[in-house]
Amino acid sequence: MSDLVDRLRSQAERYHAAHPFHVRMNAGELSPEQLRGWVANRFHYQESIPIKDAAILSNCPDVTMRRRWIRRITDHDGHDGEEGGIEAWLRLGEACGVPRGEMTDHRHLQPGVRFAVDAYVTFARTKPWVIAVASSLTELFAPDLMAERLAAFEKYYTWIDPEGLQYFRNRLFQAPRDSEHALEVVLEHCHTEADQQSAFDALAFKNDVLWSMMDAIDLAYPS
Ligand SMILES: O=C(O)c1cc(C(=O)O)c2c(n1)C(=O)C(=O)c1cc(C(=O)O)[nH]c1-2
Repeated sequence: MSDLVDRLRSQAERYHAAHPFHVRMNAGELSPEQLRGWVANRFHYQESIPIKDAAILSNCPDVTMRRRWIRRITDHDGHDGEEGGIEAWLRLGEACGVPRGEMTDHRHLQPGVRFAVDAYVTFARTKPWVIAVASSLTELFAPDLMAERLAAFEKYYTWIDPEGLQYFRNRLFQAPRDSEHALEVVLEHCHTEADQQSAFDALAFKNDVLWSMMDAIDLAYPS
C-alpha cells in the first residue's frame, strides 16, 4: 500500500511549484502588476474550492467521511463570525493593490484560468467521490511551496502589508491536515490496480489544472 503513497508522491515533480512564474515569484522577481494579476486570477480558484468540496460531499454516501470533509467548506467560506479563506484571499488581494470588487467581478480573469478551475469543479461533480478526493492530493506538496512563498513575500515584496499574508499562514496547517485525511480516504478505498491507477491519474489531472492556470497567468502578465 505504501507503494501507492510513493507513486502518488512521485508526482511532486510535476507540481506547479516548479512553474517558471512561481520560480520568479519566489525569487522576488515579479512586478507589482504581475503579482496583482496572479492574485486576481487565483481568486477564481479560491471561490471554487468550496463548490468543488460540496460536489464531493454530494456524491459521498459515507457519513464519517462527510463529517470531516465538510470542514473544508467552512474553512473557505467562514462560519459564526469567523472569516474564512475566501475573505482572507480578498484581503491578500487588497494588500497587493487589487480592489475586492475587481476580484469578485472577474474582470481580470483569464480564459485559461477559468477553464482550468471549472474543469476541476466538473471533475469533482462527475467522477466517483474517492477519485475526486484523490485529485485534492496536490495539497501534499503545498506546504513547502506555501512556506517558501511566505518567506519570499516577507523578504522581497515589502510593499505588501504583512497582515495580508494571513491566507498563506493558515494554509501552512490546513493543507497538511486536509491532505492527511484525503490520503487516508484514498488508501482505505483504492485496493485494485485499476482504482490505484485512477487515483494516480486524478492527481496528474489536478497537476495539469494547476499548471494550466499558471501558464495562462504567465502569458497574460509577461516579464
Ligand atoms: O497556492 C497554492 O499553491 C495552492 C495549491 C493548492 C493545491 O495544491 O491544490 C491549494 C491551495 N493553494 C489552496 O489555497 C487551497 O485552498 C486548496 C484546496 C485544494 C484542493 O484541491 O482541495 N488545493 C488547494
